[in-house]
Amino acid sequence: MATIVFNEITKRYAGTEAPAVDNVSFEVPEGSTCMLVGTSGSGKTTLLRMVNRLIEPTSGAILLEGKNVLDENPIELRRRIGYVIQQVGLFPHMTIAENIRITADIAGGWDKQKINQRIDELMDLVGLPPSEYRKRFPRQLSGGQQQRVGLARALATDPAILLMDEPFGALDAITRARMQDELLRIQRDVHKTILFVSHDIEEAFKLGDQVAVMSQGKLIQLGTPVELLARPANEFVSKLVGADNIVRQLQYLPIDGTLDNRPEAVSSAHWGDVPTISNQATLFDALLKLLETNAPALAAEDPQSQQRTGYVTLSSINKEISQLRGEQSSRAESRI
Ligand SMILES: Nc1ncnc2c1ncn2[C@@H]1O[C@H](COP(=O)(O)OP(=O)(O)OP(=O)(O)O)[C@@H](O)[C@H]1O
Repeated sequence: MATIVFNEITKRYAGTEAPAVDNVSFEVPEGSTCMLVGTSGSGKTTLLRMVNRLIEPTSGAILLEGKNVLDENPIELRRRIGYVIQQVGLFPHMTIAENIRITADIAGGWDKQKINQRIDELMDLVGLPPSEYRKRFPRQLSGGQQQRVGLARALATDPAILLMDEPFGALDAITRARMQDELLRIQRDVHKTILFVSHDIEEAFKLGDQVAVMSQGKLIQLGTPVELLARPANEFVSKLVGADNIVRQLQYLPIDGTLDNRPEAVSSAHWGDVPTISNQATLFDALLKLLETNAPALAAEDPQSQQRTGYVTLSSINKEISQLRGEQSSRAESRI
């Protein structure tokens, strides 16, 4: 059970008044990705680094597999937890294979043949074919490729938990998107429990099963991207996640809230003819398909059973967005 449990965790640095992390409690379920977002200095890195004991908490507990990390040997603990940061820190005089091997060697318990096989597997996994890249040196790789080696190295001992602190922050937008896709693909295969600090809300929404929003050391809201967009806890979260950004709402909100059973746009004679769309699609997918097909409505279908669950039309999408905006502005008014 590689669940990470934060239990009333607080960190006060010596000589500072306000705590860097202030009584934070939440869980990252096994095999899921939790993104930590928030303004600069809100305590994200401090929280992350308390998991592998690079920083010690002032009070509270962090439990892994039900055990308090403070009861474990920090070196052993770090061998079981992958850690990826922005500054990859590869050894310049070692080849890529040797750079990956060194982590596996440190962790111990692997024979030579197994380690060699593992290096090849990892290089394939992060999209660096071993035949081409095994013998190269870090200076012969691009920044994005070095970042991939950093990820391969963190995965070398097959840790159940990965801590990632802005690992793609220094990459250009295209390489960053590629690395994010790579991580999603890897995660579909290997199901690590991932805690990931990001400054990029698009990245947080793309990668996160859950997003934890922090401000001034406190956990302000924890939720799925859809929950944060549809029901931000306060103005700060709303601004941070861009809850009033219509494009983002369309991109992330699922169509299941908009379904109409008998849209006027479809005459009863044409019920069977309208194009179909998965009922797990987003409003944006539906909008595109409505525009592309020029159809008055789309029939939403369960992809497994192929049963129709309702219809989406331009007016049902509009109604959903207007309703959300109405809810958000009345929430904002009630706070004034
Ligand atoms: N070693 C330290 N000693 C004293 N204060 C520290 C130390 N490290 C961090 N802090 C303070 O703790 C607070 C939280 O810092 P932290 O690095 O965890 O925030 P963050 O959310 O990761 O920030 P950023 O997004 O800018 O990286 C900040 O106010 C910071 O100045």
